[in-house]
Amino acid sequence: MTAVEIKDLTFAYEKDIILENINLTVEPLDFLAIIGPNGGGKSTLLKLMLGLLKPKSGSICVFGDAPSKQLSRIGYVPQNTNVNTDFPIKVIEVVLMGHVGEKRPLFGYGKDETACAMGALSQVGMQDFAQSKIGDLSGGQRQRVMIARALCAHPKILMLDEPTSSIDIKGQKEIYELLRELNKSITVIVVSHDISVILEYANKAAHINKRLAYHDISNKKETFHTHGQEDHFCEIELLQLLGAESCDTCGHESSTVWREKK
Ligand SMILES: Nc1ncnc2c1ncn2[C@@H]1O[C@H](COP(=O)(O)OP(=O)(O)OP(=O)(O)O)[C@@H](O)[C@H]1O
Repeated sequence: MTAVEIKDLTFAYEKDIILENINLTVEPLDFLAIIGPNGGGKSTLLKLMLGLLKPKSGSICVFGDAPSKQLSRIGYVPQNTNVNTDFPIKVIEVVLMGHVGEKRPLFGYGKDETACAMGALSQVGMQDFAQSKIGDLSGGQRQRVMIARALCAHPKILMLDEPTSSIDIKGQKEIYELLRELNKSITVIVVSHDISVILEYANKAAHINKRLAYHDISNKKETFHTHGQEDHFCEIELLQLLGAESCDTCGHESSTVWREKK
């Protein structure tokens, strides 16, 4: 069964059409990158997949059902997760919040939930920080904790909105390596501005700017290449697909070296 199936979807907040005639299929264990310009509708599409917004027309199914009926199978890491870093809350407590609707925090969490939260922290390599204050962590570590929180409910799909914004380059790579690892058992959908990084990890890319241009990029050797010694990533094929003539940043002065598929 397909993980996400979107057919002829159109969406408007008020009168302005934000997404038009979107068709998209996400198979289990795909790693889909949703890219595109500011205001193009990326976050809106994610919210539609989460059932937080309803299409104006067309349909959207998650594992063959309405998104709102499949929430337990979706892990969501929102954009700029708003954790008050001054608030003295521990990492384990943040992760436990991922047990939505299972037990009211007022009555505390049971052993099972705590064990599950610790398991999720191990999955993201943060088990040693369980008792640390969330405010004492780096941006990258904090994002790992947010991913652990989303993993608490054992989702089949993990959706992340700009997971590496405001994280340094090393931290960004670590997050994507983590997502690559998680992708062995979970479908991953990531909204990102960072084309060059995300395309290294994704097997599908959807470029959203009101309309959707979809690309299967699973064969990276044939899809993307680098130039010269500096391993500069060239997005020329993507630019061509989107209607641009050439890659401004690299020109064609240096020899082309195909990037091996990882
Ligand atoms: N709640 C809302 N009410 C009305 N308009 C909205 C609302 N949320 C977003 N929009 C508008 O919808 C359009 C798409 O926004 P969206 O956040 O989906 O884009 P995006 O591609 O995720 O942008 P960014 O990369 O800047 O996060 C924008 O023009 C935005 O102003």
